[in-house]
Amino acid sequence: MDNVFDYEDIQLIPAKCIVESRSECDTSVTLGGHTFKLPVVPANMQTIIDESLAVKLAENGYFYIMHRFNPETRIDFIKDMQARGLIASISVGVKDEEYTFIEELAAANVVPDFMTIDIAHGHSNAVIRMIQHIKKHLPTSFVIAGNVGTPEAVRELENAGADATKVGIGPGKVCITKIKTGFGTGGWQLAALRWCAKAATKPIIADGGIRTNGDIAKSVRFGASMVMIGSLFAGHEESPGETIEIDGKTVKEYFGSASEFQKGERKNVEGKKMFVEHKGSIKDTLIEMQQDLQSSISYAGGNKLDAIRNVDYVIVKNSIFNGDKVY
Ligand SMILES: NC(=O)C1=CN([C@@H]2O[C@H](COP(=O)(O)OP(=O)(O)OC[C@H]3O[C@@H](n4cnc5c(N)ncnc54)[C@H](OP(=O)(O)O)[C@@H]3O)[C@@H](O)[C@H]2O)C=CC1
Ligand SMILES: Nc1nc2c(ncn2[C@@H]2O[C@H](COP(=O)(O)O)[C@@H](O)[C@H]2O)c(=O)[nH]1
Repeated sequence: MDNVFDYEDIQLIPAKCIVESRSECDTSVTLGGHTFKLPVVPANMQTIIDESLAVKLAENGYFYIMHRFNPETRIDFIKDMQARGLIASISVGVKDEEYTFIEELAAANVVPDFMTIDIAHGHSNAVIRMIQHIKKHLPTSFVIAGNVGTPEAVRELENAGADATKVGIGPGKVCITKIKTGFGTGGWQLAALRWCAKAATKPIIADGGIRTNGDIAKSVRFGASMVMIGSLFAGHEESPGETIEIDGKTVKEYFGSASEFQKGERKNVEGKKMFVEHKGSIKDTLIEMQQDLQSSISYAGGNKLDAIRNVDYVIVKNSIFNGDKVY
């Protein structure tokens, strides 16, 4: 692999502006036949999304993926969302009981709009078998499969029937996979995204490592149709993580899906817990993301998201912050 870089190493190069105001720039994206306001989805993790936030996001035109950690609630969740006229988007694993779950959904004619296979090492026969099982029983569900970090994996999952693949092994804020196993795309997630996107014939979701709103535009530039984000969405009023006071400051918990806090035991732990400052309402964060992305589109010289996909860029190793902070 040559040209290895990550988000902080890249600057996109501006092109001549064609809009009079950033508000003219359209950040919407279409995935699985549905159009969403932003190419952004909160991570399907227990401290990031719950049922009530899923409803709020869907009602307001944002994509969401419900996590898979309360498996017994999923059928009612799908029915409830669809009864409200909202998209139903859930996650599944690959263990035996998940095969039965898919068959139960098919038998009851409860068909989620989106199904995400959420596994640490998605380049596996276990995931290929699950894609095929979903496609056999629920052929109209849009299947997102992951996580992967190589073009071979993207091709294999697409060939098995995945409608989109999710790229990112280990770049997450609460991830310790890179430290505990020595493997992953941590530190070069953006280059891995580019590598995978070149092989992809279907949409790619970039997952993990987003630290600033500018990283969303960079993900789109390097091939993402959608960007999955955990830490930037953690700590909001609506976030399910526990709220506590530390040294007079209100903070909320954010823990990894492979942490002992999620698993309830110290076995194959590849995630940790942290506390993030309380950030107010998620609505304000989504609005700011939209404004920043509109600005990115204007710098790209267009008025639609696609304008970002073709801009030039430079690699400026580890230098974009120069010690600066956003606020
Ligand atoms: N994006 C990322 O970088 C990562 C994300 N995660 C998140 O953590 C959660 C738990 O993930 P995961 O452990 O896959 O889910 P599960 O605990 O549900 O494991 C799923 C199945 O895959 C097997 N499995 C897991 N990892 C491997 C591996 N490296 N090689 C072979 N088999 C494996 C498990 O068996 P067994 O446990 O016996 O091995 C189990 O049968 C998910 O939400 C996932 O997204 C976790 C790590 C990295
Ligand atoms: N290695 C691990 N990765 C994890 C774990 N739980 C979630 N994740 C991944 O992180 C992203 C979110 O990344 P962020 O940088 O935006 O915070 C999430 O979507 C998962 O792919 C874990 O326990 N270990």
